[in-house]
Amino acid sequence: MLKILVTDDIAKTGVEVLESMPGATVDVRTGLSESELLEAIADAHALVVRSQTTVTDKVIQAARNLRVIGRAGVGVDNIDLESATRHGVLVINAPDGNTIAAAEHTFAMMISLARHIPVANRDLLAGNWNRKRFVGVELRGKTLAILGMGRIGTEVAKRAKVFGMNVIGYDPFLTEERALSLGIVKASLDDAIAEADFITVHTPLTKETHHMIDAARLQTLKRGVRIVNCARGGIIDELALCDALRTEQVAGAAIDVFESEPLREDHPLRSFDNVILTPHLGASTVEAQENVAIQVAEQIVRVLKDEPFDHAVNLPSLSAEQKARLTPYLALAEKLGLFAAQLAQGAPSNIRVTYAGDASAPDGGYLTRTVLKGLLGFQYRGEINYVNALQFAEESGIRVQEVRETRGRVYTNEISISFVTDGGLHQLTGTLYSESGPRIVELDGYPIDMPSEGVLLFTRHKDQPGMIGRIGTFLGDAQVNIAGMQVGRRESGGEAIMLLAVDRSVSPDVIGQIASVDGILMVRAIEL
Ligand SMILES: NC(=O)c1ccc[n+]([C@@H]2O[C@H](COP(=O)([O-])OP(=O)(O)OC[C@H]3O[C@@H](n4cnc5c(N)ncnc54)[C@H](O)[C@@H]3O)[C@@H](O)[C@H]2O)c1
Ligand SMILES: O=C(O)[C@H](O)COP(=O)(O)O
Repeated sequence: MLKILVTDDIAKTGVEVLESMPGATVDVRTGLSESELLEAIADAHALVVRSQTTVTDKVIQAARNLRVIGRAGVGVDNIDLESATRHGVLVINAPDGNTIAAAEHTFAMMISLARHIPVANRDLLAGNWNRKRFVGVELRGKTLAILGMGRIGTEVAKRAKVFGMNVIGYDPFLTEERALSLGIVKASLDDAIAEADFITVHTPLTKETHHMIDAARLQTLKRGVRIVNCARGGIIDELALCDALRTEQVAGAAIDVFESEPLREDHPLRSFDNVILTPHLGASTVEAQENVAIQVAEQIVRVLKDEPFDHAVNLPSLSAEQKARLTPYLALAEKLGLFAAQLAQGAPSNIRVTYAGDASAPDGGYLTRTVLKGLLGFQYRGEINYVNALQFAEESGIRVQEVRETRGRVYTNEISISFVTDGGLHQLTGTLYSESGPRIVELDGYPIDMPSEGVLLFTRHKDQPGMIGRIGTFLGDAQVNIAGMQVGRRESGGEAIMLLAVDRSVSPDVIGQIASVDGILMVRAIEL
């Protein structure tokens, strides 16, 4: 039975999607302490969180069966991605389900700030009628700097244009064309903020964006600027912002996210009339919560069922077209990796994977990850998967090289693996026949043609009379039926190879008997 642990409040509809998975139990336990989380995660196969659960290295290490962490939302800064990747745990998120909610919240904050709505409301409820005290400013004609022009930044820009604002966008990935099509100006960070009346941040929190607006930058801003943060606490230096509010360098701020959440009771940000604070509500709409919960739940189910999934955070993303083209090659790549693992004697130190012809299109490294999953996963008992294969190889000092060639040497598509072990250099090539699927077509330099499935027996031996007969006799005596055979040699009397497809596993005893035949140089049983 698979266990799916949900540790933050997600919409019921998402939980229902998880519950509909046959063979899975769903355990919803919110508000856990660290020790309770460590206990609950120990036997879980999937974990679903929002921003409240902090998924540390310790939590990931405690999770013996964990395959996937799903974030019902965008930001994954509460998840130790490096640790997840190292432990082969896939992290997925729901990147677009709350975009509109967050953009609308940003706008609500900006308008509330411009028109003093929260403080005027408080004042009126206290029994006052102060019309003069709350004169605001219009958005029309003002300059808005948007830092981070991704999904939310873009939706904020569209709304700002409708309000008649001049919008300047800063984002390393913003092109002139896209800026033009949105009717905004693209600028550097310092140019974007220099003339802004309003600034809103919409980047993730990373090493680069941490304190992107710090004390020094706050001093370069136009006096009386208003600042909104509905992205992540820590992008703006909170204490420096408080100083700038005190000196009235900043006329107001609207903050939804904080360096430490929940915001502590005595935090200085709580003391300003011109500061609007909301408790991380950007994504808190009925619609957004349903979207992200359903989206993440559907992907979790797909991951657990070994079906193709979207929105992986710690794997490269592929287009639908790339995925469709890649799918048949994945089977070939994994079989080649498995074959290589059983051919090798000892761990490989140098692996080169060559993609040729139709197999050579860019694939975000998925095929090499798959080869490594087969090769290293076999040798290291399945601890290796797509997520950690490259990292594992790197940490183990295994050099992995990818080569792409426009044409195959013989076939329209070829994947070749060569690797060095203590036992020497090995090389094998596979291809994908449209009618008969993955096939092995070259082994240690000898051309062959064998389906890459079932049980195979591979020998390298001296090319001398009687070898095939003697091997056949051992197999016959052990009741192992031969289904197919390929032989090859370079010159008469030199070295030869034989690859047999057999109907069932060959025992170590029989392998030992074959190995003892005079003239046998190497024998391997390979199960694919
Ligand atoms: N308050 C909330 O409840 C709430 C809701 C949803 C999202 N968010 C947060 O909002 C942020 C944006 O979300 P999104 O969905 O638009 O993400 P996104 O990935 O679509 O956009 C982020 C953009 O930031 C840009 N960026 C990254 N580093 C940058 C840098 N150093 N300088 C400038 N730009 C940089 C990226 O190029 C990208 O275009 C995230 O931090 C997310 O966690 C908060
Ligand atoms: O990154 C996000 O998606 C938002 O910050 C929402 O966080 P939440 O799911 O905790 O509301």
